Amino acid sequence: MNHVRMSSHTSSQRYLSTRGGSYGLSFEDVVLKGLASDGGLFIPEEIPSLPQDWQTSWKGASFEELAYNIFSLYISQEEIPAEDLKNIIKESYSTFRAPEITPTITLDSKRNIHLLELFHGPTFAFKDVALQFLGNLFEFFLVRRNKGLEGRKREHLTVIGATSGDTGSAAIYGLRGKKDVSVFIMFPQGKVSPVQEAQMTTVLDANVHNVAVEGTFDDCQDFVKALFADPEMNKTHKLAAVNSINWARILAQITYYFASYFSLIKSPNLSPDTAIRFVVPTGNFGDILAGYFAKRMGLPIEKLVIATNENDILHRFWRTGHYEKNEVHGKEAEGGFKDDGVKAHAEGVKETLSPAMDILVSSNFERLLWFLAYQVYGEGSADERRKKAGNKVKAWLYELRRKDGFGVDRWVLDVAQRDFESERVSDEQTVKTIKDVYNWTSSPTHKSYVLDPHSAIGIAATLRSVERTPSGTHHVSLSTAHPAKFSKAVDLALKEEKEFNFKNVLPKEFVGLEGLPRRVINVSKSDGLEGVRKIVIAEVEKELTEKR
Ligand SMILES: Cc1ncc(COP(=O)(O)O)c(C=O)c1O
Ligand SMILES: N[C@@H](CCOP(=O)(O)O)C(=O)O
Repeated sequence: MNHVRMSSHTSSQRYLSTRGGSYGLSFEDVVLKGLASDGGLFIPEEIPSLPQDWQTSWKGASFEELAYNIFSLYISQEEIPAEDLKNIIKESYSTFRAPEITPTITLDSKRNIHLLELFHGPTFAFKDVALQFLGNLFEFFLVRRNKGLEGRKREHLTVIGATSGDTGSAAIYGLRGKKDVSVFIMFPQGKVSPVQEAQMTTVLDANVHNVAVEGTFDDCQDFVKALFADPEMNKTHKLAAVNSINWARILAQITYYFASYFSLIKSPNLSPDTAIRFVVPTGNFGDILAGYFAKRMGLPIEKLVIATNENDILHRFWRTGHYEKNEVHGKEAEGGFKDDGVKAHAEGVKETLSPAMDILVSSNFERLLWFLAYQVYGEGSADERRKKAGNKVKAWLYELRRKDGFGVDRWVLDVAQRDFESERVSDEQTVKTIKDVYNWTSSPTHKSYVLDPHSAIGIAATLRSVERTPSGTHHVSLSTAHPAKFSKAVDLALKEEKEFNFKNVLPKEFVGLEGLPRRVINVSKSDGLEGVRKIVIAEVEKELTEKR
């Protein structure tokens, strides 16, 4: 570590559930529980502010130092001593291929468009930033809890996750071979890319279990939530989450917004007052929620731009105030304003060229709803307001379950629109953007830039935002995955380009991957949740018996 000053906070941050059922929990509690017992998501009681001198004292910090500074605003030193936290962070980012961990590069200096590359971790997706950290965090807590214990007395974590492709492999790489942890990853059969499927199923460590579910990502996510809500399962197993329902996932992602900011303001034509927008390809709302926390902590982000694919529930919410799984035309929101003609797609999730974002209901949106409610329905003491916010979230989610949607009143939407804008990008526009960027970055001295389809959605949304913002505005678009993971969209966009050969974008780690032996358990529609439950119970028992 270099001379940069690090913050050292000892005050304890407490956590609560978005549905009001749990209060006063510690960081360790919420990381190991994943989901609150009332079905809600954990959030910190307060969003911490940055130290007054952060702009100077954090400037020049490495990624690891920034992570430490940020995490220690949320984790007290009594819970994780400073040296241990620094070691966990160091270990987590030692697996990355880029020295800056998440470099920010300039894609178009005239239009001030930058790309925050988040795919330099072991599985070539942004999830590694959080899941390398979470894997080491689980290990740290378990080693501490199991000290001196043997056999069945040792605490054993049963990690359950749902993936549309990237979380699965990042979680597996973060947890493979770890002691006292079994990991079960459910993915929608046939709906993840071939490389993503190979990345997951070729990991043969005894503690890794891939479960291919006949259904959609939302079905997998529902199974995860149902298992967490199952009292029997909770009696016999200590369940833990790797999806972004786990608070540590969001926390770890805050770092790169700061890293990108500091990387940008190094440039002489940027001042600390330059308007900076972050544009985020969005599905489960985890990545952009980390940006929201960064903004609320005090990072000067002018706006966060949500970029969805054709599964556009979030985009429709920001236009209409309705969070509806299906078509909302003609409806009015609670406050009496009409939708603006945004077209919803037909029922259910749509398969697109950006499969990792094929999500109908975004789990982390619940966390934002809590903060919106807290801001809007703000009377009484902080505790009374927290209770009110929890009740409001519960009521909205009840409507979502009962009627497949709910509307918020005008004030809530106004507050949401203060921090966020949204864009919806079609498959056609995604392909066109990959092609356009490939051509506009081509030069005799540089290789053309190849975007993956999710990152292309971010750039397509960025280009629209550039059109409506003053010319000095800088846009940082998050590049969430390596293009080699999504050959279908990349091929479609670039197969006609003379110089393009897909082999040239293939990292050596992917060569031959698809031919390796695999292990996967299939679950049919008729097996359903009960089938998954049986698999989890049987496989954990087998692991424990074989090991001891
Ligand atoms: C490549 C890629 N881009 C974007 C997203 C969307 O991120 P989030 O779900 O955090 O909104 C995902 C998956 O979640 C992803 O795997
Ligand atoms: N796109 C994700 C879906 C799961 O989202 P998460 O961020 O909540 O884990 C994936 O790749 O699996």
